[in-house]
Amino acid sequence: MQFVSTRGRAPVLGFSDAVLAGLASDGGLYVPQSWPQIGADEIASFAGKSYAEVAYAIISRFTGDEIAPARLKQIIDDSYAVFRHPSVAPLVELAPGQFVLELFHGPTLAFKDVAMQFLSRIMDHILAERGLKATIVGATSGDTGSAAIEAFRGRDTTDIFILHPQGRTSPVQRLQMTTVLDANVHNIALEGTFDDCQNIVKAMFNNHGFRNRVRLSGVNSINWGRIVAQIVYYFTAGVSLGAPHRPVSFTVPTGNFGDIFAGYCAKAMGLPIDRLIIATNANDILRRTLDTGRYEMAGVAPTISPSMDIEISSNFERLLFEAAGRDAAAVRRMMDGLKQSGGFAVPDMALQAIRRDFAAATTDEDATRATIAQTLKAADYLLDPHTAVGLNVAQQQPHGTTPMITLATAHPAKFPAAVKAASGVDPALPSWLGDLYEREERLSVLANDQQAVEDFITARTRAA
Ligand SMILES: Cc1ncc(COP(=O)(O)O)c(C=O)c1O
Ligand SMILES: N[C@@H](CCOP(=O)(O)O)C(=O)O
Repeated sequence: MQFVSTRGRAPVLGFSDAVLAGLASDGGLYVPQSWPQIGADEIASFAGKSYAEVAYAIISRFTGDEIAPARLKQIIDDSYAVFRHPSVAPLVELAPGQFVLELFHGPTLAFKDVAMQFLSRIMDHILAERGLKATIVGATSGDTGSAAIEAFRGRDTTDIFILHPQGRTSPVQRLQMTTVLDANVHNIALEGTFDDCQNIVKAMFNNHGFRNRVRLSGVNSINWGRIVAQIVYYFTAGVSLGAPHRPVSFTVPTGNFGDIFAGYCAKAMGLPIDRLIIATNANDILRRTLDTGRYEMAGVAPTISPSMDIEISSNFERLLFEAAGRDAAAVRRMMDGLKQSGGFAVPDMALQAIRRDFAAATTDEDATRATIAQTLKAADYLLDPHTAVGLNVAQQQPHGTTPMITLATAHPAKFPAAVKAASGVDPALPSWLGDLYEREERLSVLANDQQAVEDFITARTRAA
């Protein structure tokens, strides 16, 4: 399996090199050259298989012969052994035809663990085989960072530098990152927004001298190694509800578009998905784009679902590439427009293709709080604010004939203040995080300045 850049000017790479590259050298994102197909019989055969077995069936389609089957199986088994639910990603029915897919049973209580546990092990394997060390960077609005730090802590092959927007994560999210004191972990609180963090990460990838000197790699969903692992739970959830014989629909709380793009990939590979619904909070650039055909930045507002406070939705570029018929020149034009004027028009043909596969809707702060309160009352189920955005949007949809699955992307205990204000319930952290507030913190505050971040990394990485 080979991977091509959405901007068409970077080398075509195999799986291992695409994972180590993170972002393509032309600034684009890697996507598979073609979509591997999983036939109806094979999808049906997933019923009754463990999560790790299904993960192997899907991920091995992308690794080809680059990773020996026994080694890949071991990496996948180890990745999902750390989850605290035997199904890894269980489905819960809240009302007839309305389900949530719980993706928060990993070590840091958010869906990011599902991919990050795999990514850290596969990267470690590739680097160790090549006798290399790498510098890992990531931008986070709270969840990617904690999952990445937990997954990469203590590894000899990597130093990890995570940029979070100072003061814009929940306290639990911050502490999950800053109380990890392993020598290879470095937390940067940036004076800016998540988009500023992500811009600096991308700019460091585009600074080829720096990139090569520190052997830069990334853990955001711009890295194909993240998306590939997120495709798996669409299949396991779909099969639990009758796929391939019955189509299913998904509503996905969306920010950087990685999670819902994994659903698009599952569909392209053969999973019968009826509707894919983008759920946004007040930062609704994606909903506006689907409505108007213009991607137009308007400024980020802080919300009670902070992990979705994002305006530069990186993986939307992967969708634009697909929807524009894999026309890399068209993608370059759109991305140039975004960089130069903060917006671009989606060409008509691409917009129509996007609207065929996706719908989008927004939930405001009051409706998010009301959804938390009502779901507790009606179903005795406590939602986190991100999942509440998703569920509210799912409930806004016309009643279809297919089951609707909302992705439950985080545990409510990550956002105790917002959950308590909405429901009166103070969600308890699990036992392994019980003393989180007492742990020692380590972080460095840096200005929103690429050079300052590069200097910080250069002084600390072991990969240079
Ligand atoms: C809890 C939670 N929900 C939803 C999202 C949005 O997911 P994505 O960025 O893949 O669209 C995030 C952040 O990515 C998150 O942390
Ligand atoms: N919400 C994310 C933002 C980064 O998303 P990613 O999936 O591209 O890593 C976070 O919690 O950090």
